[in-house]
Amino acid sequence: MSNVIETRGLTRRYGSTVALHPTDLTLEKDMIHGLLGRNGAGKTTLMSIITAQEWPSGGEVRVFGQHPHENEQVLPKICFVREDQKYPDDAKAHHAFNAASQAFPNWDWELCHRLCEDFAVPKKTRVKKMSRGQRSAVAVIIGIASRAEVTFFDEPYMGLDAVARKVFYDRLLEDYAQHPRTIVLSSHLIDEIAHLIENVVLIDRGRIVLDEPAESLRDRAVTLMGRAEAVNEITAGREVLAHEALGRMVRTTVMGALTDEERQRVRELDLDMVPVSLQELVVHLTTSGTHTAAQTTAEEADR
Ligand SMILES: Nc1ncnc2c1ncn2[C@@H]1O[C@H](COP(=O)(O)OP(=O)(O)OP(=O)(O)O)[C@@H](O)[C@H]1O
Repeated sequence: MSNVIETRGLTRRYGSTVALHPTDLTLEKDMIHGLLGRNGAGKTTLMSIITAQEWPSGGEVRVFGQHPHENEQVLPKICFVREDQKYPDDAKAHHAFNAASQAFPNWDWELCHRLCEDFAVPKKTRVKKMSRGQRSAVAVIIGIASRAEVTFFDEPYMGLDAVARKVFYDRLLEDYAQHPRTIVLSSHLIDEIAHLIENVVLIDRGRIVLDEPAESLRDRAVTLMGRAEAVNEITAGREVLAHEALGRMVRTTVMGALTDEERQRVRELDLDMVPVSLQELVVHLTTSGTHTAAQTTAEEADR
């Protein structure tokens, strides 16, 4: 196992707002990491510092073992794709692709052209005049075709419709399978990207609250469906994440894995059992407490 990104005690303050509390994070090489969290949790801040687009207030970050800021050896290996990407006023898509092809040594023109067809990117329109979805398409094409060793996607696909998002997920996964690299995806559409993510990093109010392989999260909670009395027999005394009644039937999600005996009883009671969805788990882990990072003051951080 080798780590491509490491942060130690990384912090970021904006005036009295603590966007990032001291953060220790290591991200494994050649893996798709999901960076999840509520609005204002600190995702963009963390990604901006790791990709050297912002300076930290304290602590340190290393990418490929080196400080990324103003580092010409490291920066060509990092691609950061974000929704609010700025382009020069008169730039058309091919200008943006040309610039990217010069910035990223692994750039693949053939892949870029194929993706332009897939997303139906209008080549003659200035990027500034494109629809939000078309601009997002330009950004994700750069993210995929750059084949950068470390690629961050900060919700650049939010403007894409459902069909185009599926194209993005499929093409990203296909290309990743052939050219493994480290990818960090940040998204609010958690269930949509759940099948892509191999490792889940959850950030809440500037703190990492979960950093775990997606596979092991399956045992964190379980959803049972069936007759109310039968479901209650298994779920009694457990922490309930979600509960839904549909006539005499219920659908209840509880924390913790079931024992072998409980699984046997689930079969006897003829209940349906499914692993918890990533979205349900994330919602549960990030809804305790209602204050936002903006309300967390620098004084609190010093305590
Ligand atoms: N330039 C800035 N000046 C002041 N405060 C900022 C700045 N950038 C971010 N913040 C604050 O830092 C906190 C974290 O913001 P950040 O953009 O990193 O969150 P996020 O998780 O990416 O949110 P979202 O999902 O809404 O994009 C927020 O409270 C935000 O208001």
